[in-house]
Order: sequence, then structure tokens, then C-alpha cells
Amino acid sequence: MTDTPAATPFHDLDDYLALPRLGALALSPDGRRLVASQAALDADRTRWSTALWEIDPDGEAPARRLTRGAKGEGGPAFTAAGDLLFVATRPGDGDDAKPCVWRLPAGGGEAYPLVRRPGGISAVHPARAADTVLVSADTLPGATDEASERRLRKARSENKVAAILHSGYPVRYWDHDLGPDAPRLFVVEGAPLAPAGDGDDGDALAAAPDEPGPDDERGTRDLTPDAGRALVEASSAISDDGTFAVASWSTFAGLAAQSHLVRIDVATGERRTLVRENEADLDEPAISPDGAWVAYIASSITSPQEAPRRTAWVVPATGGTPRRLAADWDRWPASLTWLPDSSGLLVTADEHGHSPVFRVALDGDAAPERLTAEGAFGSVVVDPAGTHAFATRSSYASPAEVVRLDLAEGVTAEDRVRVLRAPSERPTLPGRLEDVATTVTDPDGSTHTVRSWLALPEGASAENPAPLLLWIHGGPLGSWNAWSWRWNPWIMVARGYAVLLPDPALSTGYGQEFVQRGWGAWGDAPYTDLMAATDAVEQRDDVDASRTAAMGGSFGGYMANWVAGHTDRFDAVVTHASLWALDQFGPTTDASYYWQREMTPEMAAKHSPHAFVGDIRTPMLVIHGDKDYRVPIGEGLRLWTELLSSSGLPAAEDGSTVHRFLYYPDENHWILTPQHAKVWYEVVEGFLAEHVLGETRELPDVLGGAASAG
Ligand SMILES: CC(=O)N[C@@H](C)C(=O)N[C@@H](C)C(=O)N[C@@H](C)C(=O)O
Repeated sequence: MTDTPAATPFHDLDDYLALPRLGALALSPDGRRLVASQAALDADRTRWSTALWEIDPDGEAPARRLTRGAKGEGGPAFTAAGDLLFVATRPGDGDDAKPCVWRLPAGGGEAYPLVRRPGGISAVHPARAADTVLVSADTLPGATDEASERRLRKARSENKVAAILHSGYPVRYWDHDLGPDAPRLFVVEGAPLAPAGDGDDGDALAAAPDEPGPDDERGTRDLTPDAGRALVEASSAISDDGTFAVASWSTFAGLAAQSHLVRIDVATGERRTLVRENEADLDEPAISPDGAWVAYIASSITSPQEAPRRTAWVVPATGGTPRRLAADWDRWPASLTWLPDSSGLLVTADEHGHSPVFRVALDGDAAPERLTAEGAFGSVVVDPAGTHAFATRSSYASPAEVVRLDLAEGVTAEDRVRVLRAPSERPTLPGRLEDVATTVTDPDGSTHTVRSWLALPEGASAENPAPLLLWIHGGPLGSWNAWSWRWNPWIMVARGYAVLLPDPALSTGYGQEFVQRGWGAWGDAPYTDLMAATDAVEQRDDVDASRTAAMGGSFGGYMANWVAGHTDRFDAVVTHASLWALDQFGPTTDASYYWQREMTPEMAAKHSPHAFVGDIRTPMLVIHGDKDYRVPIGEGLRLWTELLSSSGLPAAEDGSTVHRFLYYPDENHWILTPQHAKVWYEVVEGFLAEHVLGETRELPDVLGGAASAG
């Protein structure tokens, strides 16, 4: 084991779980107020709750906490008058309280509930230059107004009926069931929001939404009464002048969804289709400040032979022919933020282990200008003068921080970014990070660079080489480029391991061809890239090639299963929420339509790990949540059964086995509660210690201690 010079939050899981987690940003229309949400661990350590903090846009004053509700607040957004709106439950509404919209007046004073719906409100969309506010709220299909909605909900509640009758697809999404209610868009009614509060000094700290303030509750008008499931997982936007909204709108033909972008007139509810696509999913609509354009992201419908392409487009807000932005750009746009003069957009996109901010012109074919160097950016907002922007930035160097970007011409990417004073300090890391790469040659003779992040304990050296963990990211269309709380390498670095985080074929940020290399052939280039990256790092004298393990979640878990059936080089394999029987998985996942476009039955059979179970001779830790709808629990159960019955390392006659199955009855695809995240890291570390280091760890009491080790 490598001695680490000083204790950090990563040495102690309780300290790690108590680290605060920064979320979304909101900027007032005048650019003078910046608010961030931040999650903190509750006193009983079984949930994180989110509060809103004011950040000084100039980076001088310390952050100030604005809200302190018992159950937390989220979704901050400013009205044109500078009021801060957010989503939170109301005190006294009980455990099944539905979140509603609260208003914290620009002029100060208490926050108070502004608008609510019987099924709760999921998001609030205020116009930036008008007194119009839209809300997204789940609504029962038979509800024609709030009274009927309440009656229908009361009938289900009093009769304890949770049944859902479906007539279409999909019926679930990631970790939740769909229906019987579904999202609709509503306009908040009533007199314009008063621009001032009670005139006090605007001491926002007084705003504690545990006591409703003045009785100013507003009604709502349904803009999409016939939406059905069309707005499911939709994204929507409202024009600055509040006269229209744009939403991604899905219609379903069999399993497949047909994607539209629709324009909805706020005054009349009149709806018309701006873009209809049979060959792409349309999302992330963003309306230009001048109201003339709608930008959006199109993800092409794949085929088993053709990987998807994500591209950015604009269409006239009154309808017309869509036009692709930056037509020759070989990167996948992730988010779109208009510049205040509507001359272009700030676009984030993965690139070589980062997710930088790019500036893209609305007109002309100039290549996007990369504005930032290090890190993965999100929640990008631009000040009304267009001179700077604010965003969250994370990387393996730090969890998300609030940063300010200087948008002036001629500033270097390194000098453009300034970290602002946040509610908490950046945690000290227990090691160092290197950007490493190796070259691979495909069977067709083409060569490719496979790059990885490598996290190393400070003490790793030729005299004290660190055992190696190969971590395989999920997706597979993704990249190890941003801080992850669920897969945090620094926890294992603090325990003396080196952690390799490669971006193999199918990873994003390296061009379309790098994705295509692995498309429909998960067990080919992605696997050989991972092995090449591992080979290269094992040549280092500060890495111990004799003590290694491989692990991954979701697609990463699929690959961990594939690794286990195709090499004995590792001492242990950890496989979380993994795909196992690829040729039977398709109809059971929540997004079966997506899966059917990804592989033919023949491809799935060829690249299915379960076909190689007899070749597995490596101890495996299987982890799966029962409420996982993306990779259903059946995958984990079948893997466990076949590992013990048919693998090259089956259970012994007395039933004992070196394998372990960490089962979560009430977690989903991700392990989201603090107490279960702690168990996850404890069990993983204990399994690795046993099989990689030859050390024994006591299992935590919450798992029954050593006895539960089987
Ligand atoms: C529809 C679909 O398959 N979407 C993919 C993003 C997906 O769900 N992939 C999973 C198999 C996966 O690998 N998920 C990763 C991103 C995770 O960590 O959840």
C-alpha cells in the first residue's frame, strides 16, 4: 500500500459524503445577481438537501445562503423584475408534499409560495424581459382543472391504487414509472409580480421558506391540455418577451418516438410544429434573445450500422428551413446558450477528456472557437452586456465550482476563467493526475490514440508501485471528463491504488469516426483499446502490474463482464448495473426502441458476455439496484446465477463462493442515497483489498459484519 502524506476527505467516507455538491446556476436579467444551488448532507446522513446561495459575480464577497427550508430548494430562476423563483415543498404539507414555486421578492423580505399544482411543479420558466412565467407540472389525463385534478388524485390516494393503464410506449424511464400523470405546460396567471418587496435592505438571509409569506398565490392556465405523453422528458424554453414557448414534443408510432419542436403561443395556446424529424431526436431548444431564432440539438436516429450524430441547428422562430450550425465541426454539442445580441451561442461539447465552452457564430462557417482549456463546463449563463459568462466547471481536479469567463477577444483559454468565491472550499486531493495516451492499430490498419486520465497516489514510485484499477466509463457514448460522485477515483487513490480512466472507442470528444469504430461491436475495439491502455500504464515503474482489477457501471459493467470472460489478467472484477445477456436485454430495458436501433440480434449475440461465462475465472463483485429500469435487475440476477452455476469459477459444493452480489432492494440504476453510497464504496474496497492486495477487511455492521460475507 502506498502511504499518503496527509489525510483528506477521501480517506474517510463520512467526510467524503459530507462534501457539498454544487448544482445549477441562475443569473438575474440585469446580470447583478448570481445564484447557485448546493446540496449538503442532512443531519441523519440519509439524504442530501439543496439550498440556494448567492454568489458575488465579481468574486469579491463571500457566498451568502438564501434559503434554508427543511426539505431543500431547487430550480432557481429569475423573473424579469429580478425576483428569485425556486421550487420547494410547503411546510406542513406532510411527507407526500408536492413541490411548488416560491417567490423571493427582488426587494427583499420573506419567500412565499407563489403557485402550485395538485401534482406538484417540476420546473419554472420565467421570461427574461416580460412578466410571464411558465411552469411544468405533472397532470392526470382526465383533469380539466385543479378541482378535477384534486378529485382524481384523492380517489387514487384514498383507494390506495397505484395501478397504471398504458396504451402506448414507453412505460418507464431510467428509475421511475411513467403515468398516469404526465407533464404539461401552464402559464402563471394574476397581476404582474410586484417589482419590490417590503422595501427592507434586501437581506436575503431573512428568506426562509418555512413560513409562507403574503397571500399572493396565483392560478394557472393550461397551455397543453392535449399533451398526453408528448412532453415526457421534454425540454422547453420561453421567449424573452414571454409571447411564445418552444418545446420538444414526441409522438409515438409503436415503440419509436417521432420528435418535433413545437411553438406554443402563450396568449392563445395555439401550437404549430417548427421542426418535424423522423430521423433525429430534437432537444435542448433555446430561443434567441431577439426572438428570431430557435437553436436546438438533433441526435440522429441510429441504425446498427451507423452511430448517432449530435449536431446543433437553428430554425426561424416563425417557421422555415432549419440550418445546421458549424456544419464541419466534428464534436457533439451538449448545451446551447445564446449571446445577448443573438449573434451566436456558447456551446459546450466533449473534447479530449474535457468539455470546454466554444463560441459559435450564428452566421458564416467559421469553426467554433474553443474558449476554455481545462475542465467540463455546464449551466452556462451570459451577462446582458455579453462581456462575460458564468458557469459551473468540474474536472478530476475538483468537484463543480462557479467560474466566470471573460468573453473578450484575444484572451487566452488559460486566462479566461476565474473561480468565484463559493459556499465551500475545493477539497484537497490525495494524489496527482496525469493525462496519458497510447496508440492502437485496428485490424484495418488504421491507427488511433487512446487517451486516459491516470490518478496516482503521491507516494507511488519505482520503490513503491501502486496497485492498478482499470475503471471503465458507462454510456458508452461518454467520456471520463467531469467529476463524478458515484465513481470517484480519489477514494481509491487515498487507499493507495492508481486509477486508470480511459476513453476507448465509442467515447465522445474524439470525433465521429472514434465512435463509429466501436458501434455495434462493443466487444471489439472498445475492449482492445481498454487492454492497450492498461498494457501501456502497466509499463510504468510506479504502477504494480501484478496487482490489478477492472470495474465499471452500466455499459462499463457490460465491459467488465466482457473483460472477465476474455482475460484472466485481473485479480478481481467489479460489475455494477451491468448488461449480461445482450441478446435478451433489448425488450426489457425502459428504452427498448433505442436499443433496437443499436444492435441486430446477431451483433448482440456475438458481443454478449453471457456466452463466455464458462471462461470466467476471476472473482467478481456483482452490484445491482432492484429499481433499475434502464438495465433491469434481471441482468444482475442472471449474471449471479450463471456465475455460480456455469462459470469457470463456480460455487463450491457447500455453496461457498469467492464471488459477491451486493443487492440494493430500493436503489435504481444509480446508488443515490448517502448511506448506500457508503456501503457501495466499503464493499468495493473490501473486495479489492481481499483479491488485489491479499488483505482482509471487516464488512460494515450494516451488512451484518463478517457473517454476511457468506
Ligand atoms: C437509451 C440508452 O441506452 N442510453 C444510454 C445513455 C444508457 O442508458 N446507457 C447505459 C447502458 C449506461 O451505460 N449508462 C451510464 C451512462 C450510467 O452511468 O448510467
